[in-house]
Amino acid sequence: MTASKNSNMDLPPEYISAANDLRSDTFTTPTEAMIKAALNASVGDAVYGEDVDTARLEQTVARLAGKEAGLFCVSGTMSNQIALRTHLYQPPYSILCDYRAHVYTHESAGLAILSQAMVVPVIPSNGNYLTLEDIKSHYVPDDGDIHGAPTKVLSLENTLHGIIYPLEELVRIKAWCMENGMILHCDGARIWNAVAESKVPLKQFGEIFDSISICLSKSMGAPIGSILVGNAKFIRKANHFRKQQGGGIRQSGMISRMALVNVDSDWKANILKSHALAHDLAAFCKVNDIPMESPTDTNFVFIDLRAAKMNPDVLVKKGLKYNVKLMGGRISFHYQVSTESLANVKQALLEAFEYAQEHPFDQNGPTQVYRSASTEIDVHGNAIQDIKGYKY
Ligand SMILES: Cc1ncc(COP(=O)(O)O)c(C=O)c1O
Ligand SMILES: C[C@H](O)[C@H](N)C(=O)O
Repeated sequence: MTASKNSNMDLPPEYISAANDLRSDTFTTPTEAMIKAALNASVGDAVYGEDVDTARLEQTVARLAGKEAGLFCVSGTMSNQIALRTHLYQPPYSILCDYRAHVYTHESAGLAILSQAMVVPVIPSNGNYLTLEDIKSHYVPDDGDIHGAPTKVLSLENTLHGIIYPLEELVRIKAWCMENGMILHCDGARIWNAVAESKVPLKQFGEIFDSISICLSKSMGAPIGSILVGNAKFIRKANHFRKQQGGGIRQSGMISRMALVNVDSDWKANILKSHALAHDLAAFCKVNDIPMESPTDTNFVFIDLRAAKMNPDVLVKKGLKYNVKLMGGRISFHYQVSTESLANVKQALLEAFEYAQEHPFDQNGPTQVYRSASTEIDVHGNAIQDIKGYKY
């Protein structure tokens, strides 16, 4: 009996399939093709740059983005944080981003701790994405005023909340950055989605941004990681910060080979399938007057829980009733979600919305777009929080 079979452990239930997991596109599971590919992966030590498949993955993604070099990071968080740290030199300085940006809201204060940076979080005046006017009216100029922390980097997200950043706006922002010596970073956790839907080549976004963090573990379906792309000098220094942060990966050939399976495939078709499901759900919401927070450009439907007076825990429990996993108002689609799950989430959403009509819920705390599974369903998949008087 191996230790792992020891019965007195508190192990999570086996995770079988992401077909009904609409909590996030991070739940995609490795395919059989990926696992088979891993069996034939190179086995060099990537810290010394000696692993063929890791180098192949880095150079493949860098080339797609039109950048000189790429760096395989274990996560999008690491990729973003070492990118921003690499762009920054002499504090005091600040990074300007959307107030919803993952680098600001969901990377455990990395900007404050690793980069010692002030953040200038900005609410987009159009409600969807920052315009050049939003940026110009909030950035901190480096004009010698010793009260401020001059803004050195703009960190934009594409997509953010599933919204595609309009290329023409990025072009305007880029021109202003060039005139004002400002660096542009892109959190491209879902840039594959933006490329597939907008048909703007990744290389064109690469011409706008000095660096892009490109996630492999979301809509691209890889089990692990992100590729940070940029010029060779920047990537060399980012590699230094990656090592410092404990991100040096030894024999990463296996996970690189797994990622290459989808990167080398018709990934756009896969991604557009997931977008079609999201667009279908958005149309369903419109027909049933279920309010949404933002346009459904790509793979996310954001239910406006406040406007709907919907208790997120009721929505999660309705999801369990109809065998779909949810974690709040963001409903995520990825290429492994089944059409049956689309039908089921419509049922769950409709019942939660009807329940809210009779039992309006006032969200008096912050709206948590993402909530870790532990806050609503336990390791055995049962909803933790009972809601007074709530019956299935
Ligand atoms: C927009 C965005 N950026 C970055 C990340 C960080 O990626 P990871 O979870 O791999 O650290 C995420 C989360 O998946 C994300 O949603
Ligand atoms: C928020 C969480 O870190 C992950 N980025 C997600 O989108 O689910």
